Amino acid sequence: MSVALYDTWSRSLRPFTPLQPEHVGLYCCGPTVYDYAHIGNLRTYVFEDVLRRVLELNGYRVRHIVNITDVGHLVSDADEGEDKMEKGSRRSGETAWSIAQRYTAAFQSDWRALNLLEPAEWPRATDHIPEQLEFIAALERKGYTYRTSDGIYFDTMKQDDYGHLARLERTGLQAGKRVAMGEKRNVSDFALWKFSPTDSRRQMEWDSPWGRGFPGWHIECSAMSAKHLGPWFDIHCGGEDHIGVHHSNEIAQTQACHGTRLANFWMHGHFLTLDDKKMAKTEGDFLRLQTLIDRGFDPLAYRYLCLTAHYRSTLRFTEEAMGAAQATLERLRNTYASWPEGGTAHEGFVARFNAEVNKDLNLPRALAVLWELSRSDLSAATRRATVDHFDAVLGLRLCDWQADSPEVPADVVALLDQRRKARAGKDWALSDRLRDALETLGWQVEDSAEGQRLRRDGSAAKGS
Ligand SMILES: Nc1ncnc2c1ncn2[C@@H]1O[C@H](COP(=O)(O)OP(=O)(O)OP(=O)(O)O)[C@@H](O)[C@H]1O
Ligand SMILES: [Zn+2]
Repeated sequence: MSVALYDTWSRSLRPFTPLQPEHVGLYCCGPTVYDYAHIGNLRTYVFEDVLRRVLELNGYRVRHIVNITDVGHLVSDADEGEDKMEKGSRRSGETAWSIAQRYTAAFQSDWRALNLLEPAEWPRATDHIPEQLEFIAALERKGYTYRTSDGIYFDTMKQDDYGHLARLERTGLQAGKRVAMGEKRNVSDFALWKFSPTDSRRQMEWDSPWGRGFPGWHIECSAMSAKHLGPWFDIHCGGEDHIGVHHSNEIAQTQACHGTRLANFWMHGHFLTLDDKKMAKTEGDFLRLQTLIDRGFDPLAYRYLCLTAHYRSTLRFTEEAMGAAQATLERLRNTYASWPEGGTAHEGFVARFNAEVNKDLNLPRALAVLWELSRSDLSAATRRATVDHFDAVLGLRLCDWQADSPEVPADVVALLDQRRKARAGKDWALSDRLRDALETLGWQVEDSAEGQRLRRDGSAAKGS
């Protein structure tokens, strides 16, 4: 089998070959833990999880690193404004340290609810201050830095190909007339170390050879990826918003320090949008995974929704699309659960599925193969064994969906969906009427933290 992946660096689909046989180093920019993650952020992590699963399907052992940004990510990409952590602290009255702890735990809980595979490490920026200081010192020794009254900056004009990842034009990078430059020499220069204000103390600050302060955002990823994967590894991922600034700057630093562009492949997930705008924490009304759960959706239905769009196309979120994903997942679970174990995966379908996922993670096409299999006249046991193979990539936990009852008919699924919507809208009277209707058809419904659980009269409950 061979895998082809779209590389943002070359703007092309390239056959994937690991730098070391059978091993893949994968670094994914993690969350800034000043608030809950929104489902846009989580879309990017689902894409990265699918990438990892596809690599594992091809026999690679993946060392997956996801950092936790708990200091230094400023409100503005131009290195102005506040640190998001300190801002979060003032908003809630909690310390920046306890905010970081709380939102890291919340993020990891979303991670597990979406059945994302556990990374090898979750390195935190605040646990890697010595590595970042050493990195900045090396850049200083090589002549890439300069000092202003508020920090130590990287001089991007020292590199001929600065911004190649984003195809930035050098002319566009010269000191803009309208961009607030402060004392920066070039508009694209960025902070490596920021000094604490002289008149007040920050909650997160450290001594350094240049003065007390805190690291800039980009340096953490260059320093932590080098520590955990080495300065030249296989794949670096993030959302498409990182191409222009964060990843361009990671590359500039690492090229200056180690002479590499960090990763052989650069891959970027496209946005999830709401009302045609990028979902963003700064937009205020973002949706969390918990919001979806409170509205009666299963987190894995959100995962299913992500799989229906290619990672390099925008996914427009709507409640209707989410409802359709939930209904489809329920249909898949119930159909799967009605098939007996003991079969052998069908080679032809396995080969077709693998070919789709190996072609730059074409999950929408891979799902089409799954539904074709489901409707095929292959034996039910064969279909089940084949879907088990698919689910190693899809990550929908289908085999946890134990059935001890026959397939749930479509009208029951439809009633269940209406009842979920009624409950989300707090229409308890309608919810009760729908429960009665289900009972008339011979199905008991119970409400649990994971949603409605369905039971055929006289059998054990199953989730829905
Ligand atoms: N709407 C979105 N759709 C898909 N991925 C996104 C979206 N917004 C951010 N991401 C990605 O989510 C990951 C985590 O981002 P991070 O926590 O740094 O976001 P943030 O900058 O704090 O939040 P925001 O951009 O929402 O204000 C990154 O890979 C980022 O590119
Ligand atoms: Zn990063």
